[in-house]
Amino acid sequence: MSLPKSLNNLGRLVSIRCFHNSTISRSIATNTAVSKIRNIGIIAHIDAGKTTTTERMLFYSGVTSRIGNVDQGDTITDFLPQERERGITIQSAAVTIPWNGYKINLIDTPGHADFTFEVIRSLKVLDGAVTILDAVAGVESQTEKVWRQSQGIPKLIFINKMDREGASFGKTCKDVISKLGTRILLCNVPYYETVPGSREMKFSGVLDIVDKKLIRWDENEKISVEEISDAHRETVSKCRESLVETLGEIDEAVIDSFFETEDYMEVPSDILKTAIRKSTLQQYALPVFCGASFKNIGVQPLLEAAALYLPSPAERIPDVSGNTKVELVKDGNFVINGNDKLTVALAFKVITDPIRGLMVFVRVYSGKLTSNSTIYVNGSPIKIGKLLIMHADKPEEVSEIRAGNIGVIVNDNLKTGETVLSHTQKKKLQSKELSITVNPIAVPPPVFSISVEPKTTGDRRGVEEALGLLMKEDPSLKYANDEETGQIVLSGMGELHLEIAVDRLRHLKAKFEVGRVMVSYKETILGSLSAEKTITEDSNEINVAMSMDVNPKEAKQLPKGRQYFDLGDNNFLHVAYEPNWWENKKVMPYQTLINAVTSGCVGSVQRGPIFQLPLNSTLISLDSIEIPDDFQNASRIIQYVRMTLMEIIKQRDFFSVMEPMMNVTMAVHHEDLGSVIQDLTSARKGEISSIDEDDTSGESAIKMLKFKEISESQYVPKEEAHESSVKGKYTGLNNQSVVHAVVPLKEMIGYLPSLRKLTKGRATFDMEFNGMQNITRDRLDEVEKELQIF
Ligand SMILES: Nc1nc2c(ncn2[C@@H]2O[C@H](COP(=O)(O)OP(=O)(O)OP(=O)(O)O)[C@@H](O)[C@H]2O)c(=O)[nH]1
Repeated sequence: MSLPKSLNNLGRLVSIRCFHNSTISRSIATNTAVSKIRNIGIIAHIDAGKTTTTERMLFYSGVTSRIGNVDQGDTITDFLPQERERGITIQSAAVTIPWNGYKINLIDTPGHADFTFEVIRSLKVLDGAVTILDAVAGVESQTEKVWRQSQGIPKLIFINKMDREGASFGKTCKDVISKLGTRILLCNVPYYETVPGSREMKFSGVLDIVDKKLIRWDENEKISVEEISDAHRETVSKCRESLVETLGEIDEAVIDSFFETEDYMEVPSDILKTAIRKSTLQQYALPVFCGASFKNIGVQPLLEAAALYLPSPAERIPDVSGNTKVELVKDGNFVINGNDKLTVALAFKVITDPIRGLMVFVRVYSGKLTSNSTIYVNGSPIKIGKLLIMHADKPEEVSEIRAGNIGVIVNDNLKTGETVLSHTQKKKLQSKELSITVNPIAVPPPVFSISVEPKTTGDRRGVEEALGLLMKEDPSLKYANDEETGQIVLSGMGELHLEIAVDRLRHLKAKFEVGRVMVSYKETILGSLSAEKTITEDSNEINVAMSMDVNPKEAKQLPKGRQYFDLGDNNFLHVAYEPNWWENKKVMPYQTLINAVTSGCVGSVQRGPIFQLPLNSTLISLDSIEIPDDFQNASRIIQYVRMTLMEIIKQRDFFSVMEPMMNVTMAVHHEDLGSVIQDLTSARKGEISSIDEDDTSGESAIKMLKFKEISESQYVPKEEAHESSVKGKYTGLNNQSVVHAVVPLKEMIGYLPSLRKLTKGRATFDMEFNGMQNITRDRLDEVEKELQIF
């Protein structure tokens, strides 16, 4: 049988993986044209099967010679001991997969909400993504969140776990249309066959709609490609009809080709493929595939689709800030401000390697990074040595990393989120060039804290060094030193995030005791206070006047027409002087003054007056400062600013305690709705924002969707064969209501087991930071008790 070109690739694969050949990956790492590079991510809800799918991709592309298993803790991408113990992804792993002349740089991101920042920073460097769904659970809350975060990134959809009892391809497709609000393009649909000697149906392959073939996998994962039988012809034809109708909206070639024969089965697959690619890049409608990664079914067509349909680096414009002009020149190289000698890259991830030290993952947007050269970070030159390309956890040394590629710089001085600049001919960069930055990755505020106490005074240094290292890897972790108590407070995004951080600190051989995990309370000002201080020192008289006010919730709501300096934790500084005015005063340079005042303020906002917690949401003003003309001592200014602010902060009665509030989204079975709402509103002091209705048939759910008309026009095949076994099992669009509420984070600690108990494991929930809110006076005692235990 002669196979269509793409399916020949599938056949070819079986032999590629048999002779695991490192030269395949080696040559592909350095020589691939940009049009054949794919920087893509895998995103999904926790446990949808991202790691399992990645392991199969590595195996079928010949990178690995055996399949790693999440449940046995021997996967390639989850290589941290903490990941293998728990069977979850914590760090995004970046691996390079060669596929039929393409180089797929793939990032497997964590699904757990505590590691959202890992997802956000990976999204920054991705050109496309594969969204993996569990065919039993449908679109889950975390998927909706990541979908929102990845807006603008072209995606494919892979409906995984089709082998599970209760799996429903059709219902999951409807869930995609309704919850993710997108049109879909069914590229393959499930194929079932009867288990010999029983009436049971087994998922064993896919009907390839575009190439009109049946792809089957036998028990030994051998692929066979067969003609479509008469029994499946109608399904394929109907799916093709829907494809042609949808694609015809954006590509006339599809319609023209259809009118030649007026037969949907006769539209050539090449024309469909070109239109599917166009549609994916424009995010008009997204291709859908299905499989069961654990059973090794459906992964090769998915890889093929990632190569065919997702964008190359040349098709995504880099997010560079300032007055920059970004132009695409040949070979996918973007030229910034007309300067074709400039290399611009983003450090998006840092990991500690016990042998190599800090490995900094970078995405290069323009020019090329060269080993043993000078790079510029934050305006300062840094000498770098080796450059690497990672094949899962195995590095390959390379002499350069060109535009469009992801690679690794081995260097201890870089942090996640920093822009890396260099001259392609190793020359010095000018100040204008040094001001170019790739827009930074916004770090969400940490909402949980834990106290970390070095075992002995001698252990303190080791603990701080280990913390410093963790912080370079993960900027969503923060730590603060309490000078008075000697305690170190480590803050992160969730209980699991901190648990893993503490575990990692221990692996770094730090010796310490930890306290209980608690939410990160803050203190804030309730009104407006001011203070003026005159200090006489060595016959110098210095007068500082400052005020503190409540800060509007967001920086953009701050009064306009003034310059503000961000002090962190939603605290801002306003200085009453303009640079021009200050220049006339013949005193210390304006920038020196600003740096000193900012440092003084940053130090002061670390301790509020009630429980010595960091301040949040304050607006500090330097109203006036009088210093003698020849006064140049900036460190004294820092001290005077702190003394003045101390006068304000000690007025305890004008301050209050704040706690983090969360936006909670829950999918709850109708039967459990009453008890869940009761628990949320009374025991957990939450406020319900809205309750959206879903329905078992999927029809009423779709009615309430903004994509109603789309879902009605999209054909989804009926799963007759599977219907009997799915009854009552599919949990996606199944008798569910979606509850949105705002709840104090404190009340959500350990919520999952209690929700499971309340709903017999039927409900799922997800939460996101909403903001800080003042707690009522009557709860101060409660918080005080909590802080004492902490
Ligand atoms: N039945 C079945 N189970 C699967 C399939 N794919 C994955 N699993 C199982 O689902 C569980 C979760 O799989 P993972 O690959 O760790 O999922 P993940 O999305 O990477 O999870 P996180 O990284 O923790 O977010 C494991 O027990 C897998 O064995 C599948 O196709 N069918």
